[in-house]
Amino acid sequence: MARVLTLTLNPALDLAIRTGPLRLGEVNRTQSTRLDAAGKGINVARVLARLGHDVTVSGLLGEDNETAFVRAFATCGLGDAFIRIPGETRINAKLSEPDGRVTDLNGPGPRVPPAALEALFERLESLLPGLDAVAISGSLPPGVTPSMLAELITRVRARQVPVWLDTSDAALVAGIAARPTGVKPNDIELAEWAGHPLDTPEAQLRAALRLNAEGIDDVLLSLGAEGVLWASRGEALAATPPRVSVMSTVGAGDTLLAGTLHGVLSGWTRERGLGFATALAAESVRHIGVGEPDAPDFEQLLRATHVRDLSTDPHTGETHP
Ligand SMILES: Nc1ncnc2c1ncn2[C@@H]1O[C@H](COP(=O)(O)OP(=O)(O)OP(=O)(O)O)[C@@H](O)[C@H]1O
Ligand SMILES: O=P(O)(O)OC[C@@]1(O)O[C@H](CO)[C@@H](O)[C@@H]1O
Repeated sequence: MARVLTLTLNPALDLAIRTGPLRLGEVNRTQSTRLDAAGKGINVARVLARLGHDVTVSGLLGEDNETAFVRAFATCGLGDAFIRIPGETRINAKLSEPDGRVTDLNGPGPRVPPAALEALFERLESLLPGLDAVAISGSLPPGVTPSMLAELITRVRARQVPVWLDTSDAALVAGIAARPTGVKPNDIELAEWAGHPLDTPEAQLRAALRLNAEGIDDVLLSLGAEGVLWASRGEALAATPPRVSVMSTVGAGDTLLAGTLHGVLSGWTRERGLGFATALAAESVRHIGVGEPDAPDFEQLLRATHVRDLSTDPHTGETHP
């Protein structure tokens, strides 16, 4: 069991809505709705706790609607180190249609007062001793700049604690410049950093290896139903998930990151860890919420997940060390 801290600067109450095919501009009748305490780092924490790790969650939480979060932290056994800020945590709507299409409507989040950020930096310093890993996930709310995110990464690295980052846009660019241990972009997010589309496996591999060369040890590139590319210090693996029927992809990336971290923290080979994480992410898309390692058919999902080494795989058309 490892000690992990996840930081969610912009958590959310996820309103998951299942509908028939969406008719924009009309009245749509829903099949079900569900409201869950979420946000990327909290999702990562849920999975890691389920896998037996000692997990603390922190970040910035609106004090006016915290009840669902406090209850979820207690139910999942997560240590609550969130800094409270005035106002309400945002509500993000997630619309799932029968064909598996998911539409996310994500809010900006409440404005963060400077004093809350100072408190967060202080809280971080007190939490860092003894940690095995930190994951910083999600967007930045108003009042938190990309350079503040970079500073958080720098502080964690200064204590020799591995830090993984999953964010997008300017925050991803600034975060990468601060050299976290690992990053988990999807192909669109990595393309923004690269400055050009990454629409072939070769372009994706080149971009991931470039990040390795620039000092990011681990690049976990998620590619939706296509699977995952994991470039680690210049050596790349690719995983293909099993075919599953999709209900909601929300939280699949968080499940993938948590599963990968679980492998790293457990001292598994990278092949084993990536296979596990990919199978768990596939499990997650079959329902609303993060992946369930206790799913009765999880062994079958694992067996149907394929991991290959791209350094030796002739199909990539690449030769690299
Ligand atoms: N249809 C699918 N079938 C099987 N596995 C899937 C499917 N969609 C996603 N996955 C798995 O989940 C991982 C993460 O998905 P994706 O690339 O969509 O992440 P993301 O864009 O970070 O999503 P989010 O930010 O909503 O969590 C993929 O790399 C893949 O392993
Ligand atoms: O707006 P962000 O912070 O980029 O993403 C937030 C979010 O979409 O990410 C999670 C899924 O990964 C959801 O629980 C949450 O609503």
